[in-house]
Amino acid sequence: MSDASLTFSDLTLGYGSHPAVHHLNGPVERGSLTAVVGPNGSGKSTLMKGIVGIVKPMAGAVKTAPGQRLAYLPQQSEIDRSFPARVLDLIGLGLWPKRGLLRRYDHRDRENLRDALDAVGLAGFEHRPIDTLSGGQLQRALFARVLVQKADLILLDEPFNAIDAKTTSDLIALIRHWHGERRTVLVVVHDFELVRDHFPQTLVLARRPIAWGRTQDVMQPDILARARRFDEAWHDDAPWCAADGPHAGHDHTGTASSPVPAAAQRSGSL
Ligand SMILES: Nc1ncnc2c1ncn2[C@@H]1O[C@H](COP(=O)(O)OP(=O)(O)OP(=O)(O)O)[C@@H](O)[C@H]1O
Repeated sequence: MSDASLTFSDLTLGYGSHPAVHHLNGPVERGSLTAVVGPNGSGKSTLMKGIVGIVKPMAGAVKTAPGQRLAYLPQQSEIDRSFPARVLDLIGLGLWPKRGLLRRYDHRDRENLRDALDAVGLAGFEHRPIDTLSGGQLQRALFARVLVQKADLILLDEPFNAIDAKTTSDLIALIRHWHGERRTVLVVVHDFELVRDHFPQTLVLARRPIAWGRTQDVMQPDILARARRFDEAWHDDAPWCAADGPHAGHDHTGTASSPVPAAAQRSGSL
C-alpha cells in the first residue's frame, strides 16, 4: 500500500467559475521531493493554496495524511514587508502552533530560533527590522521560519525567485536536508537546471497535469513543449471543464511529439 502524504482525487481548483487546476489525480509519496513546473498562470500557486486550504476545491478533493504538520511559504510578492517586525518575530511565527500566541519564549524556543538563524546564515540579524532585509536575506529568514515549524509537509512557492546563486545553493541544501529527513517537500520552480539537478520527482502543470513522475522521465522536450503551448488567457465563454486531453496522474508521462527542438528545451524555464 502506498504511504501517501497527500492524495489528489480528480481535484479542480479555481476562482469564480474558472478552473485554474483541474483533474489532478494521484498520491504524493511521504518523504518525496517534487518540483512543480509550468508556464505563468498554469495553476502552480493555486495548487499550493489548494493544499493549504486557502482555495477550496470546486470539485474533487485533496487529502492530507492525518497528523501531519504543514508549512507553507508563499511567493515573496504576497508577503507584507512593511509590517513592523524584527527578524526574530518573523521566525518566531513558526512557533505559534506549538506555543500559542501569547506565551513567552522559553529556553527551548530560544535555542530553536538561534539554531534556525544559524542554519540559514542569519546569525546576528535577529533584531533587524524585516523591511531592511535584502530579498535573499528575507528568503533566508522565511526558510528559518519553516525550519522552526518542524513540519512533515513543506510547500514552497518560487523560493528561488530573484535570489542569487549562493543563496539559492544554501536554500537547496536546506531542502535536500529536509528530504533526507523524510519530510515531504513540494516546490514551485521555474529553473529547469535546478529541477534536473535536485528534484527526484516533477509535476508539469498547464492548468491540467501534463505529466507527473520521475524527473528524468518528465523533463522531456515533448512534454515541456506541450506545457509551453498552454494558453494563459481566461475565456469567459469556455466550458467549465474543457476536455483538453488525457488526465495525467502519477507517472503518466505524455508522449506527444514536439515542434520545439530538443536543444532549446534542455535548459531554461517555462
Ligand atoms: N485570487 C484570484 N482571483 C482570480 N483569479 C486568480 C486568482 N489567483 C490566481 N488567479 C488566476 O488563476 C490562474 C492560475 O494562477 P496561479 O497564480 O495559480 O498561476 P502560476 O502557475 O502560479 O503562475 P506564475 O508562474 O505566474 O506564478 C491565472 O490565470 C490567474 O490569473
